[in-house]
Amino acid sequence: MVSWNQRRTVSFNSSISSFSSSLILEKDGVERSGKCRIHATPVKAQTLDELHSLQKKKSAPTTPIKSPHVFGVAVSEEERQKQQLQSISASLASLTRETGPKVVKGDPARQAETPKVQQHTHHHHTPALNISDSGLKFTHILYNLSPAELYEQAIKYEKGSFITSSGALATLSGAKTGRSPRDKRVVRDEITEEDLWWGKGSPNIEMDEQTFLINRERAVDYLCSLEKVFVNDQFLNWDPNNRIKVRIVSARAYHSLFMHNMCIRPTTEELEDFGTPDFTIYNAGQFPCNRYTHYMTSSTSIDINLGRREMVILGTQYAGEMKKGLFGVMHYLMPKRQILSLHSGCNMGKEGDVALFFGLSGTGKTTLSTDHNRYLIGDDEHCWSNHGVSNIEGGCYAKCIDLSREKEPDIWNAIKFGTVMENVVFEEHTREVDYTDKSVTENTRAAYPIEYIPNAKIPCVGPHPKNVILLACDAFGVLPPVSKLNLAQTMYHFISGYTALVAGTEDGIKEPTATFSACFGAAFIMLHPTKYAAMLAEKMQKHGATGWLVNTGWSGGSYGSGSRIKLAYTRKIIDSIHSGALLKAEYKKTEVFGLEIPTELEGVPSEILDPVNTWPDKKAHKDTLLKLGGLFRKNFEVFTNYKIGTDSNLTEEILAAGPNF
Ligand SMILES: Nc1ncnc2c1ncn2[C@@H]1O[C@H](COP(=O)(O)OP(=O)(O)OP(=O)(O)O)[C@@H](O)[C@H]1O
Ligand SMILES: O=C([O-])CC(=O)C(=O)O
Ligand SMILES: [Ca+2]
Ligand SMILES: [Mn+2]
Repeated sequence: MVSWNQRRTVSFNSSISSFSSSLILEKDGVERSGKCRIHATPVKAQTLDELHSLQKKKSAPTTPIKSPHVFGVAVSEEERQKQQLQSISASLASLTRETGPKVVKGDPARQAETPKVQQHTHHHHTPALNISDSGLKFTHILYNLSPAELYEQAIKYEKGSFITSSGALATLSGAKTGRSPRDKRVVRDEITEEDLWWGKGSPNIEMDEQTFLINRERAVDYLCSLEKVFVNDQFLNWDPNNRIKVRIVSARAYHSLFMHNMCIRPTTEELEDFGTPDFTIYNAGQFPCNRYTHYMTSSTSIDINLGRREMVILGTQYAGEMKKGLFGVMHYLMPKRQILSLHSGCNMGKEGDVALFFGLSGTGKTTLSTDHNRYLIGDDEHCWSNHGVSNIEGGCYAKCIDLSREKEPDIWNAIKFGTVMENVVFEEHTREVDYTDKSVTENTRAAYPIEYIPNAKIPCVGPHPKNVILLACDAFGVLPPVSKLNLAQTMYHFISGYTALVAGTEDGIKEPTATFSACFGAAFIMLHPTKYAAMLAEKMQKHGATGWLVNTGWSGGSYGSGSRIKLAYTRKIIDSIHSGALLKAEYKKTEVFGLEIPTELEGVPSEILDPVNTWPDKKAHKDTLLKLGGLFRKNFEVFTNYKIGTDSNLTEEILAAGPNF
């Protein structure tokens, strides 16, 4: 008969059979290996508290800390910590009380009592008898926490946070599962009055400085009323000469981890020298704005003040607001330095050939720039300077509705520990994500650091682009799968910024609606679209880049009768653009849009290259084509009075590059 002890020995042994010498536990608790006898060393702790204190060791930086210098004088570590807290306190200062909160680093749950440290208050002047309860409390700062620490915070304190079977952190963004462009406000002052695009068609809905300060105070008071806030100090833009320091103050671990993934992560050394941020976000998203406040039309407000270099978020927890809010800021700051900011993906071939992928939400920037055969520079936001391209961000934000391992393996594999998953549905017990489930929203997302993509190009910079690919998801099904564009056509389609998705499938809406969004990102641009267009034209001309229009949408009919072009075909099309093969193809011109389309392309059935072939009903095709042409024409009317750059010939050519019928 096999005794209990023997049986246990057997199973224990087999589970570690890969070890060279197996350990055998015997009744006396002494471990005996095959070769020698080891007596178990008693644990170096007298109490359980002591034992737990052994578990964590103080983390050491990877390279020795240099002692920071202020005006040439070495600063002690203690002094540096103090300066950092002072800077954070200043960020969180109430502008009416003119003092910052008392801040202290660390998780309040781990501190037994209120610290007796000196006050890190930030004084503009000594307030006269300005005592308030908020002045008596400490706000704990969770500063640049690691993903592991943020997971713990999220799971412990934020309802709706779970670890999925692949190790990602599943979260809920609350009532808002997408951006709220109608609730965006931009402060209109003497400077922005002149510089920015205002009025009809502009995404910049004005607010005045005073109202901004009211919302700022509301956000700051909310944040300071909390026991703890998260502070991220990070960078934007991989171009070292044009790097921007950003600080994000938020109330949720979800927001902190999202920005940790999406912005560029500083090294320990870079963090020591961080100093004062160039731009600060106050994310008080759980707290609404006050609808009695001037300019407010809902309980959500996303306010940008370029003069103060601040952004306030009230009444939405959708994390994309932070990412795209900062993108707006870059759309202002970069063109001032003659650098073009782009809502595009970007990748590079083994030979150094760079491609840009423009397109509105859901057209394929992330999907197509994530290409196993090429280096990923970035999936969504870039700069094009005189030195080439650079990614603004440090992470990717992929749509994950209907994500499949087979079609998008690199994105699938990036969804692991550290990745934030928004609004996905998972199986209760196994925590297996069901990517097809739209119960919370269709806009399910994964945010992961760019290095989670195996062939990411770090640092995320590259030479001047060779190909500029404009993506449109045409649910009307009349745009060809690929067309070669001349410069004027490229500019025409860039300014138009067309896509047509099918909105609200549940509502039974079968008719696609055309969306035109200038520069493929009208929601984020700050200047008039023609300013960006002129810069793009100048750069494409100078560097000899070729423009392409790729329809990632419908074929064989509009939404309802046709179907979406197979991703495998789109990938073949993109491959032939990258390889240069498509440039050498034979072309013919289409009706109405006057697009040059190839007659043959390796790996793609020739008949689908001209949409008319795929439509069973030729009259329906013609009607739809004319309908879309009309929509393009109507949309472009507002641009006909503008000059693009200094070249008046180009302006004429662009106007003539639209549909002709
Ligand atoms: N032929 C196709 N080409 C590209 N994408 C396709 C195609 N067919 C289906 N898709 C799907 O369309 C979606 C494209 O979304 P993607 O995340 O690339 O959008 P995006 O342009 O990056 O938008 P955003 O700016 O909102 O992040 C993916 O879910 C992808 O699987
Ligand atoms: O910002 C977002 O929510 C997602 C995105 O990338 C876009 O819409 O362009
Ligand atoms: Ca994307
Ligand atoms: Mn985007």
